[in-house]
Amino acid sequence: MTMDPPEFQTSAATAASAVGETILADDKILTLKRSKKRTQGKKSKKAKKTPSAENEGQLYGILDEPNIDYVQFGVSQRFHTWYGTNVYFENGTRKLGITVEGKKNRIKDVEETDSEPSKVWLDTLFVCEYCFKYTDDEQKLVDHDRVCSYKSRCAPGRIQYKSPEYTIRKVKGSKHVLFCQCLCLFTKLFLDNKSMYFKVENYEFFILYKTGSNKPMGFFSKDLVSFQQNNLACILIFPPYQRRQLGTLLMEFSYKLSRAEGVITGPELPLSPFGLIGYLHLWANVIAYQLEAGELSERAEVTLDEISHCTGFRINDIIMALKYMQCIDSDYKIYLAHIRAWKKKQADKGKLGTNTRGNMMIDDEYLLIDV
Ligand SMILES: CC(=O)SCCNC(=O)CCNC(=O)[C@H](O)C(C)(C)COP(=O)(O)OP(=O)(O)OC[C@H]1O[C@@H](n2cnc3c(N)ncnc32)[C@H](O)[C@@H]1OP(=O)(O)O
Repeated sequence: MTMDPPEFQTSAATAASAVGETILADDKILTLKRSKKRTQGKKSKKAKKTPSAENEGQLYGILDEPNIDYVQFGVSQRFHTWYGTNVYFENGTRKLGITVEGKKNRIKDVEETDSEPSKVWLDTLFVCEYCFKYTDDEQKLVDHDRVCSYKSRCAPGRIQYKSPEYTIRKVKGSKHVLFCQCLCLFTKLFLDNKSMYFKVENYEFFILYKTGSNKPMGFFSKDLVSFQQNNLACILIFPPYQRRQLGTLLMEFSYKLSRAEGVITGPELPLSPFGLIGYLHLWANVIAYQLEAGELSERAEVTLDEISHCTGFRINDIIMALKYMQCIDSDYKIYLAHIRAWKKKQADKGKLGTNTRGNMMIDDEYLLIDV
């Protein structure tokens, strides 16, 4: 049972523009979930596109609106897609690329003469939750699920973290090309910015599993060579597993990698709104720990450089986090008393903080990083 992804484009350009000074206020964060996803397309349709934005949209397969209505993820989980993408379809058509059966399938009889063709190209995309191969036919997915080698054999890659709860495996894009390509295609359904789906050999992928299971719950990719030395290119926690602190776990792990490499770094920019709020959550908690109970706790005053050295976070990211916590003024003076107040407020809300070693989700004793 084989499947080749659609023809991949050859340019591997990735954009890294500044996030700027945007800080999401707490009340905005709470509305994020409701306002995002399928309304997103309407907004971007109205927005006037520059020619280069058009070209980038084409390069990355971005469409204005979701064109696949649902994903059936494995035999039992079904949910809406968030964003539109043409990367699953043959060039310039609404035909799905090659499926798990290795046959080209016509998905929907599109009346090309329709004055307004349907926005939904495909009602349901059936995706294997172990290897991310896809089809438009439910029975084919059921049949595939019985024989999927990623389900029955050992998961791919080398273990880099193994706690009683979670395992993270490093998978080389150059070695598991099809698995990584299919994973990247799947990501396009939930991330509209320029997530990469070609040239997977330029990346390594860190895949998250529940320990003892072969079922991926999320992942992040990392450039093998990054001029900005980013420690993470793209992150996704699959929708059924979101809001369980798993994004935090992977983000935290990405810093463990860069600390092992001895670099001060951070994720590739720009961040999506979810990426931004996820990172602010991690940065703020780790900084608060270091200033309150960690290496910098004895200090009456601290500089951004010192925080960066101690946490491994970039200075711009630290500034964003401190602004989000409302603990820094326009002259970059840091107010330690405000940090204590922020921490107390978080604890009162029952939010997860760091443990006594300054980690949120990762337990250092289970790290098995090879760099
Ligand atoms: C560099 C880049 O790749 S940027 C692109 C980032 N990726 C995406 O946007 C893809 C789609 N989104 C996702 O996959 C996920 O939302 C991720 C990876 C960003 C976060 O993963 P999750 O496991 O859901 O986040 P996690 O449970 O760790 O949340 C941490 C905190 O972030 C905030 N947060 C996360 N999701 C949400 C949300 N939907 N609404 C409001 N706040 C949120 C909360 O403060 C949360 O802490 P809390 O639950 O204690 O309130």
